[in-house]
Amino acid sequence: MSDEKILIGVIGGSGLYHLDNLTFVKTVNPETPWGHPSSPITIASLPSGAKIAFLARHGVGHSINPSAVPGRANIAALKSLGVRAILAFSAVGSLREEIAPGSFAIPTQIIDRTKGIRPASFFQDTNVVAHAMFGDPFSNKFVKWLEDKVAKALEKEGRGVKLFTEKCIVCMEGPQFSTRAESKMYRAWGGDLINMSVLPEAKLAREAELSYALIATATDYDSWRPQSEAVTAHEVFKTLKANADTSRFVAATILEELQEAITGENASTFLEEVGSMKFSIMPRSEKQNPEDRAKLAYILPEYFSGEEQ
Ligand SMILES: CSC[C@H]1O[C@H](OP(=O)(O)O)[C@H](O)[C@@H]1O
Ligand SMILES: Nc1ncnc2[nH]cnc12
Repeated sequence: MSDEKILIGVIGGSGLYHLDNLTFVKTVNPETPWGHPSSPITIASLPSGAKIAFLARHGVGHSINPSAVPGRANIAALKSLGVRAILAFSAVGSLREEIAPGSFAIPTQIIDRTKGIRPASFFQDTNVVAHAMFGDPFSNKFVKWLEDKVAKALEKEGRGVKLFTEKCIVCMEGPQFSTRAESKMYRAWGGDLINMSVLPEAKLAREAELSYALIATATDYDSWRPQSEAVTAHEVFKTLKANADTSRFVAATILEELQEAITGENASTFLEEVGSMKFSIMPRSEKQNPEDRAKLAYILPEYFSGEEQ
């Protein structure tokens, strides 16, 4: 591996297991203190020659269920390559009539309905305490930038895919889908979309000071519509391929500009998470364990690689 930093990470979800419309360079499989990522990471090059890193969240053969995705290894592995911004894709259910299957959405809020069985913090099982800011779970500036670029890319594609913005996504545990009662409850709570994987991914990206945004691709109406069948995996598969094709088109269209945005003169305002953990790590109340510090230095070298402070 050369020292060249790869600044953009793309995480593909159900149906999006590769970005084969970009030029393949190689695969890498970093071992992190939290183990290996879901699958070897593909390094691909953009027309300008800049490289991006692509990771299939459930493994290339979709063999990892949502509760078992190694979120910490995935985020840590991407950060170890130099990644600063993660563009994640996810197949989601729609909780709103207007968000028809085949639509794309960029959420700005999350409701957590995972069940505490997924390791959700790099600080878990260490004696270092940190409380990351998470009021805005996605990176505001990245999201705003993305809304405009994705809208233009969808227009360019010309298949009539609609884009919805400022939506709230519910992240449930799974692997079973929701009951009709739950689906209706999520609507009453203000949920617009539902998936099983935006958490803890978004939380871990925040702890690692990475910018993170999600492109949610609707595959079904979940189970809230009284006259319709409740969602099944079969239903989801019907839209998965078309959504994946459009996702690849969107990625290829916007990644070059994203590379420019995060290397250009306004990069520091764009990458607003850098430095954010400084005020989240609690001043030491107990002696920090050197092994914990070494582990945490893998994702936050600025705070943990030096002598204990
Ligand atoms: C195949 S339906 C349920 C499955 O699809 C979504 O995966 P991803 O977010 O990785 O695209 C959802 O979150 C569930 O994991
Ligand atoms: N209805 C649904 N519920 C949870 N995750 C999903 N992914 C795609 N559709 C979904």
